[in-house]
Amino acid sequence: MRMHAILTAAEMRRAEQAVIAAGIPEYMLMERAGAAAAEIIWRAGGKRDLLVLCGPGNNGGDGFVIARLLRARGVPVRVAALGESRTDSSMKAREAWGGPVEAFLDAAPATQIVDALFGTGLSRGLDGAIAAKLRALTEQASFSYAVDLPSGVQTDRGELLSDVPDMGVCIALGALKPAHMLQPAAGCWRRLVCADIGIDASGAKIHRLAPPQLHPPAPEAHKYSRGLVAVVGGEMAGAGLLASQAAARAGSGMVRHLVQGSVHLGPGAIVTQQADKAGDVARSLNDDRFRAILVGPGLGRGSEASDRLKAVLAAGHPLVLDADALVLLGEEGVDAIPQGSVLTPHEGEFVRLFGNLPGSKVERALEAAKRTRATLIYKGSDSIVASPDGRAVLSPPGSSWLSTAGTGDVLAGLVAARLAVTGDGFQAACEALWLHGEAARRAGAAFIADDLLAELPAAIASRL
Ligand SMILES: NC(=O)C1=CN([C@@H]2O[C@H](COP(=O)(O)OP(=O)(O)OC[C@H]3O[C@@H](n4cnc5c(N)ncnc54)[C@H](O)[C@@H]3O)[C@@H](O)[C@H]2O)[C@@H](O)CC1
Ligand SMILES: [K+]
Repeated sequence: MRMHAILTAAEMRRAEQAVIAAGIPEYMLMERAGAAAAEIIWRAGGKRDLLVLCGPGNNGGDGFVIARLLRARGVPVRVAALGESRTDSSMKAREAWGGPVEAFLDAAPATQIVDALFGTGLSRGLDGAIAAKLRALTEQASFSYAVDLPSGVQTDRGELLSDVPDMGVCIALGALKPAHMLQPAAGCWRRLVCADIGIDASGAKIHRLAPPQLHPPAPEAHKYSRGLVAVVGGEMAGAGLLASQAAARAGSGMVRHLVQGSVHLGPGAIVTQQADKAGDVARSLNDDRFRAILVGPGLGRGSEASDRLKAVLAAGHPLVLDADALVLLGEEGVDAIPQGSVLTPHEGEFVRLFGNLPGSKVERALEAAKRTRATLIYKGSDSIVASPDGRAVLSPPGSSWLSTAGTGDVLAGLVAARLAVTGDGFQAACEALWLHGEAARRAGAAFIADDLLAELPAAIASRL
């Protein structure tokens, strides 16, 4: 499966410059972009009447190319512009269109609308009257398309700098940009398409989460060779049990669930072991067959929990740190986190651990990974996997039904299992995040966290 590269606005400009330096004029790139977008619009909307809204820069230039090419296919096309075209290529594209250009604020509605006002060059929000007119025209249209990005979306951070209407299709040009994955921007369209225009994005450090290639156990595999996982629970056994079951179903050979107090019965496949005191935890973990230890779900936040966590940190095994473990580490300080761990904070836990870091969510995730020398899954509706070596993977918006208790425990269990199988924190985090999203997609609507467990075998089977 092809990994989709994600380029920031500056990286996109550099990639464009490299193509130009290799002898392809900028205007040819604009023609390619316009042709790719026109094809997508043609397939979706056919000969329905179309209004193209063009801004002053190269995004507007793309719009003029789209208008010209669809007119040539017999589509009734009108163009409305925000004043003059201000770049060489967009002036050329406007000249090639050669047809009438209406004033943007006076434009009448159409069945199809193309937003080619601003793309990666957006530097501030749209003026109020312009944003209001764009919303009105979009809402009156049956088909709407954003060229590269909806106007008003900040390319690198995914913020909305002004009001952005819901678009039908967003046509990313050349490569995806962070805003195509980050919220709230990524919630501004129903469908995202990336048009290839011959930009070389092979050096990209950021990619879109791709379906993983998984493997069945080797013929000679046994439960220990497949990876022994421990889930160190605490006060609330349910969370640890969810995580244990996810770990057991996601490829590890065996899961031991260390519980506090009376032994909580779960599926027979999970080995539940009573470990009341930190010393019991330390003794249980003194086994070099462990390939991954998960601590956090249901751990608790009191002094006993803190002692249990310390026993886990001292055990020297690869760690997945989640939930209460992250809260406790927020008090201890991130220096206590062993290098090479995988951390799975949501927004609140992230801020407790790292404070209010500057920059986009991607930059914050990468900075946190660098500081801790750990892999991070910075969770949310736009989850990010960040590696200390600077790689990041961005997940497209998943099922909003995941916003229910226990789904984080399932994810943490998945990470532990994949860490035990692969021995690679970054790969484990990516595989787990994909499996989690896929299980949710298969579970449909109104599921509870336990339902995700039943979907895991099919999710895994689909990637073997
Ligand atoms: N980078 C590439 O490889 C390619 C880029 N292309 C297009 O070029 C776009 C980028 O073009 P530009 O850099 O010219 O930028 P835009 O066309 O996005 O914006 C043009 C200019 O508008 C002004 N502006 C920004 N925000 C404004 C606001 N809120 N109100 C009023 N004026 C504002 C700025 O001076 C900005 O430079 C891309 O999004 C894409 O559509 C394509 O033509 C082909 C290849
Ligand atoms: K646009």
